[in-house]
This record gives sequence, C-alpha cells and structure tokens, in this order.
Amino acid sequence: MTHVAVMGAGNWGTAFAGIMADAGATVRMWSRRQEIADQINEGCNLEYLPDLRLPDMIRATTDPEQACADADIVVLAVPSQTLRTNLETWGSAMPADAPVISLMKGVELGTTKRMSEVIAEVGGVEQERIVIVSGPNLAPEIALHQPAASVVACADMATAEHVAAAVATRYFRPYTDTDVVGAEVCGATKNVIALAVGMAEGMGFGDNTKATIITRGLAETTRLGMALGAHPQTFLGLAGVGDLIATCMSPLSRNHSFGVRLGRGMTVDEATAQLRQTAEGVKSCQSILALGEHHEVELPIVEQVVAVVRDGLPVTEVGPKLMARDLKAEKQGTPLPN
Ligand SMILES: NC(=O)c1ccc[n+]([C@@H]2O[C@H](COP(=O)([O-])OP(=O)(O)OC[C@H]3O[C@@H](n4cnc5c(N)ncnc54)[C@H](O)[C@@H]3O)[C@@H](O)[C@H]2O)c1
Ligand SMILES: O=P(O)(O)OC[C@H](O)CO
Repeated sequence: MTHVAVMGAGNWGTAFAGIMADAGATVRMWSRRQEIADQINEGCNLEYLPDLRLPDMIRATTDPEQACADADIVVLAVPSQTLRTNLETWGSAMPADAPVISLMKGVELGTTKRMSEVIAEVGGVEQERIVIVSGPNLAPEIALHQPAASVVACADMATAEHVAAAVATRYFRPYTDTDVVGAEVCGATKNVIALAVGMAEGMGFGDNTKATIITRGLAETTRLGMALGAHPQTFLGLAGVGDLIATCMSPLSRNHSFGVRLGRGMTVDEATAQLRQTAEGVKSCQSILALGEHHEVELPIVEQVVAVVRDGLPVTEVGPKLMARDLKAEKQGTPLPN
C-alpha cells in the first residue's frame, strides 16, 4: 500500500488527500494548527471543506516528522509565498527519495522563482522527483467527487506515470506530461487573469469582455511560458485553457471572487479581510510581471492587475488603458503550436 504525506491541510490539501485515499493510499496530513488536525482525525475538516467526509485512512498531525515518516509520495499544499519558510521549518522531515508533488500555483515574490525551483533549492529535491499537478481543479467540486482531470508533469516521464497511477480515481483523471515549466506558468498566471476577469464582472461588464480578457490572457501566458522554455501545446491543455476557464468563470474561485470585490470598489485590504482565503494572484501578479520584464515579454493584463493591487490604480482605469494600446496583429509575438 502507498503511504502519502500531505503537507498543508487547507482546501486543496484536504481535497487532494481525499483523492489519494480514494485511490487506495493511506494518508497522513500535516496541519499547522492542532484544531484542524483534531477535526481531520474526527473525519471532517470543518473550516475548509465541511461537506467532505474523510475516510479513516486519512490521519493528521502537527508534527512534520510524523507526517512524512515512511512516505512513498509527499504532496505540498501550502500558499506559494510561504513555501520557502515551510520547507525550512520541515527541514530533514522530508524523505530523501520519494516523489514530491507540488500543488501550488504561484511565483515567489522577490526571487521570481517557480515553486519547483523553490522546492529544488530549499528542499534539495532533484528535478526528476518534482511533480506538478495542475488543471481545472476547484477543491469544493473535487470534494463532491465531481469528475475532473489534471496534468501530472515531471521532467522524468516514469515518475509522472507512477504518480498519475497513484492519483487516478473514478472522479479524478490525470494526464502525464514532461512540461514542468509550462504547467507552472499556466497555473500561476491564470490566477492573475481570473483577478482581471473578476474585476470586469464586478464592474458590471458581460461575457464579451470576460472572453476577451481570457483569450488575450492566454496569449500573454503563452508568450511568457515560451520565453521560459515551455511547450506551446501545454497552454491549450488542461493546465492552460482548462484551468483558465474554470478559474476565470467560477464563483468558487478565490481569485475570481477577489477580483469581483475589487471591481465593486473594495480596496485590496477590504477584499482580503472579507475573503479570508488564499488568492494567489494578488501576490504572484507582481512576481510574474517581474519575470516578464526580465525576459522582455509584454504582459499587459498582468501589468494592469499589478497597477490595481499594488499601486492602487482605480479599477475603472484598467479597461480604457488596455483598449487604448497600439493596434497589432492578433498572433504577433504568440506563435501557434505545431
Ligand atoms: N483550493 C483550490 O481549489 C486549489 C486548486 C488547485 C491548486 N490550488 C493551489 O494550492 C495551493 C494551496 O491552496 P489551498 O486552497 O489549499 O490554500 P488554503 O489557504 O486553503 O490552505 C493553505 C494551507 O497552508 C497552511 N499554511 C502553512 N503555512 C502557512 C503560512 N505560513 N501562512 C498561511 N497558511 C499556511 C494553512 O494553514 C492551510 O492549511 C495554492 O497555491 C493554490 O493556488 C488550490
Ligand atoms: O480558488 P482559486 O482561484 O485559487 O483557484 C483554484 C484552482 O486553482 C482552480 O483550478
């Protein structure tokens, strides 16, 4: 039987622990807070996913050593901006040879590192062991066992196949890939595009506007990913278009909901206080823009989101700024996949 350690007991960590248990594994979760560990051990994570009944093979602890003991697979499910500190705290608890699944969708502020780069640097994990799971996977829907699929990407295809077999259930279908960079760029950037779509919705704009932001958001995501060496087809797959649609259109998305609040006139602090959940795009927009600047890639929508959340630009000025940009050919700077 496979033993899995899930480090992080929030929305996605808990739903993903459920997937792995349903796929036949025993799971030990690491929770920062004792009361959440206690709730999980009683069969329900009331704070994050009250509707998901957790089976007995999922146990929780606040001790990282206990969580990781004898783990065949480790799953990391913490906010992107705390991953570095979390890894430092866990230290030698992490096993030296097990595959490490990254569920995070963000880029580190300050360093502009992708999550796999942080895991390699701080956790000392080789690229062949780092596996990205990314796709249209809103945790509350997965918790209800609604069918969904995801990309399982690893530099080493054999490891991707091994992990895919370990996460496949009747409601969760993995597709393997080796494009780690592409999966990570898609996952992080779609959160920023969802903020922009949410802003538009909050201001009262309709589906033409939202579809325009999604499509041009895909164009800038593809440009950035390709500059970093990603495969162009990744952006048309589950981690790309799939997740972009789910996150930009769903009221369950924290990033979308955060954007809606900004569009209705709330400040970032007000929206943060009201949502009280991780909306990764609010921080990652800044590191993604910095990454774009470093690689000389134009990211106009990301740039406007940064202007709103970091610099306080009124949301009403975003649309006019984007619409007044120089006219260009649609495919300029965004090669199509072969
Ligand atoms: N929720 C989803 O539907 C979903 C789906 C796919 C990917 N993701 C990604 O997975 C990652 C985790 O998301 P989530 O939804 O589980 O987030 P969450 O906010 O629901 O949970 C985060 C967990 O990390 C813990 N944590 C550990 N150290 C922390 C610290 N220093 N500060 C704050 N929290 C700390 C929290 O206690 C909590 O248990 C994110 O990168 C997110 O983009 C989420
Ligand atoms: O709730 P969000 O906005 O973090 O999005 C959740 C997932 O990433 C959707 O796939």
